[in-house]
Amino acid sequence: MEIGLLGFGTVGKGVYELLNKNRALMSSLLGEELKVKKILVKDINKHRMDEAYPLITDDPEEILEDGDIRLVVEVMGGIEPTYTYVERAIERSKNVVTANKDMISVKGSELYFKAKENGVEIAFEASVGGGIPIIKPMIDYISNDMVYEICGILNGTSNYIMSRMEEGIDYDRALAEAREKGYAESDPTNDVEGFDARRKITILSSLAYRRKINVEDIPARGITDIDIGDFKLAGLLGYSIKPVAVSRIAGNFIYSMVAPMLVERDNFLNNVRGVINGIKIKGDSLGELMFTGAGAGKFPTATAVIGDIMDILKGHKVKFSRFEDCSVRPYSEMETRFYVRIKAGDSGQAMEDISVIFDDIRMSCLPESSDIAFITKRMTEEKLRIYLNNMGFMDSVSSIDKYLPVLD
Ligand SMILES: NC(=O)C1=CN([C@@H]2O[C@H](COP(=O)(O)OP(=O)(O)OC[C@H]3O[C@@H](n4cnc5c(N)ncnc54)[C@H](OP(=O)(O)O)[C@@H]3O)[C@@H](O)[C@H]2O)C=CC1
Ligand SMILES: N[C@@H](CC=O)C(=O)O
Ligand code: NA
Repeated sequence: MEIGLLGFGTVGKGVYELLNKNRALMSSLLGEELKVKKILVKDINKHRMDEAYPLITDDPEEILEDGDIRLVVEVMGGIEPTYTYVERAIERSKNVVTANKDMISVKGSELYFKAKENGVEIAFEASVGGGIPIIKPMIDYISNDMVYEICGILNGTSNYIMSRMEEGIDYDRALAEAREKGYAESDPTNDVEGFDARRKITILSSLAYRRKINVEDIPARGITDIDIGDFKLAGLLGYSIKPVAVSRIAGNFIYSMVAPMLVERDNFLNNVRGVINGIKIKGDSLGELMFTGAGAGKFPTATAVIGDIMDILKGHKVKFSRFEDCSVRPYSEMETRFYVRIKAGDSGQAMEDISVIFDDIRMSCLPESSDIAFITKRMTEEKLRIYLNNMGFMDSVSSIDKYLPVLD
């Protein structure tokens, strides 16, 4: 089987190297050899591995118009020109395997039906959770249950950065490390602002609830305003802070959000550190299912891509009906507890005043600083804002710095 590779960056190289390394194993499992015939890149002049060099092209037609290439692996990223290339590959009856959540979260359904019309498959296991098998279980096994909640850490870069910050490393250094290790997107804004996790929770939620979800309806908050002080304050209260994506279905509403959230020490996500992703799925009949593993990185992601290739070659077919419309609401419209961080003019007085407004709260403060944090009781974000507005009138409070949801 001859394969065309669109993209030869972190994941593309991983796929190429693993296909070579495990050639004999794959041939024995599939009964045929997998061979990369051509590789599309953007910059033909970039230095490449010698062995792959003769396969490199910057002309997509060399792959899209090659009748011998029956499977295209798309690991370029972005929506255009990628979508056009993938659409053309499908129209030429080529199967497609992609790691591209940007494209799948917006165009996944269109591409799926186009693939069906043309008698081919499109598979996208690597688009969520990197190397964790989550898409296939969701489609093949979990979909027979009424899944009502999905919650997890879906971005390796932001989890890596936050884990390093919890160890005392500053944000810029942690981001540089994540880029160096190949975890971050070409524009890491997508990782640190929560956009990447928003695409992934959109894909998982669409599959689980069988609903059409507009990715931009899900509120996304990034990790860029979290500092080492937050980890210390949250730690004193018995929590860590994690980049969480969550969605829950209730009737025809989907409540969803991506945000840094406080997570209790005994929550399964507390031990999900570094580039590892963790996903918890709750279903009516199955109860709770947990998945963990490398959410990004060259070889874990390449493994998911190659898993899809093998699945297609073994004749596995995916079947969906059209998804229903739904309405997406911010998750914070449901009641939750919040972490609130303030700066006090007079710490002792501020703590006293705050406990009058919010009864039944736990507080922490950083030694020799005016930073105070506390966890509220359960309320909606709208209600919290009213409380915070009242706090703004207190002489003992200099500023309200931030609030974050607590994951229950
Ligand atoms: N990195 C990871 O851990 C993971 C990545 N993904 C997804 O996998 C995909 C690839 O990611 P990654 O390998 O990290 O990305 P990279 O930025 O490392 O590589 C992208 C590759 O695509 C090529 N490319 C980009 N645009 C074009 C274009 N317009 N025409 C031709 N070639 C192009 C680049 O060419 P050139 O080499 O010339 O620059 C490069 O070879 C993305 O969708 C990403 O979201 C999914 C899971 C994990
Ligand atoms: N940039 C992404 C890569 C995998 O999807 C991440 O950090 O999770
Ligand atoms: Na995956």
